[in-house]
Amino acid sequence: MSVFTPLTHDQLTEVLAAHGLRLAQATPISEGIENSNYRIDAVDSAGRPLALVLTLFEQLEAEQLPWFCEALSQLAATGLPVPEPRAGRIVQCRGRPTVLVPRLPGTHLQWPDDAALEQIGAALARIHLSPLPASPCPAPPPQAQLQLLFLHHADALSADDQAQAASLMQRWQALDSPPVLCHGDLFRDNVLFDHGQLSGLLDFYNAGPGCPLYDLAITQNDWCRAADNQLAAERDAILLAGYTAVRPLSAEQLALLPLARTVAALRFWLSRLAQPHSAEGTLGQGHKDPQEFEQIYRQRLAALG
Ligand SMILES: Nc1ncnc2c1ncn2[C@@H]1O[C@H](COP(=O)(O)OP(=O)(O)O)[C@@H](O)[C@H]1O
Ligand SMILES: N[C@@H](CCOP(=O)(O)O)C(=O)O
Repeated sequence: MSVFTPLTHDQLTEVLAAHGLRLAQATPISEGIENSNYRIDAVDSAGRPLALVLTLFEQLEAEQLPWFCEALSQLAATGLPVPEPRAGRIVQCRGRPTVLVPRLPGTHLQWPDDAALEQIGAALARIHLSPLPASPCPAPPPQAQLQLLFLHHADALSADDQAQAASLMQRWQALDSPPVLCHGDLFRDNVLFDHGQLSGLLDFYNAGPGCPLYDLAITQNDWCRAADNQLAAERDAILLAGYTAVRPLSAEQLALLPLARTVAALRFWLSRLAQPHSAEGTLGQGHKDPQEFEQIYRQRLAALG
């Protein structure tokens, strides 16, 4: 499970008390590789049970979080099933900021069916149509993350791969598009489905203003794979149909998706190469395989022709 900063029962009790809640039970969550998460059962002052998730942020600082809380509130106001932090309260614990969010129902889909693909396409389009918080994004937004990863970690690639990737990055960065709210990491393990209905869009902490095609490409690379990780054309067509029914794309925009998918794959190859080795005491997943995204990058690159 991924808990990088373990919290004791007393520490969890204190965080819950700061929210006016009593801790009933806490279980470390096994998924995720960025923050520490606990599944929490709590009781409010009226004795009502609450199902929550506690996130302790390993990288983001407390002063960066209000932007993400505002984005989540605005998304929730549009009716999307996002975990809006409780009353925007940020509580420090072990020197790190934490938030409490409602625990949304459902499970992650390993092999989404057509209806799920259509729903995720439509949900992503609705995110892209949601308002951006008025204040500037306090953390690198999705495409700046790609640039920073390339700047600091491209030397982990072979000289040929570096040159190829640099030329793709140049082609991609030359393109311009008005920024929209992007999720930045809409993988299957950040989405919940309950009885066939989309029930949770999670982990907006890589979100920011950016190019919707790049965000769509991140989503396609994970959701529209065949068993060998090649892009599955039928799955892709269904996800795109869901997306464009809500937010139409021009023929010119659609033609840019193969390039977008290649740079999006490069981003996750680099971020997985850049992952710190799990520290002693880390519970759970903690790490994801860079070779998986190396393969996806090479496949998407080959498909570019
Ligand atoms: N609000 C929530 N409701 C239900 N499950 C959640 C919620 N938040 C997180 N989870 C579970 O915890 C896992 C890890 O959360 P995530 O935000 O992806 O961690 P990380 O910040 O490390 O990326 C998710 O894959 C999901 O299974
Ligand atoms: N989705 C990314 C990295 C972040 O993963 P998460 O499970 O912590 O959301 C990847 O697969 O590399």
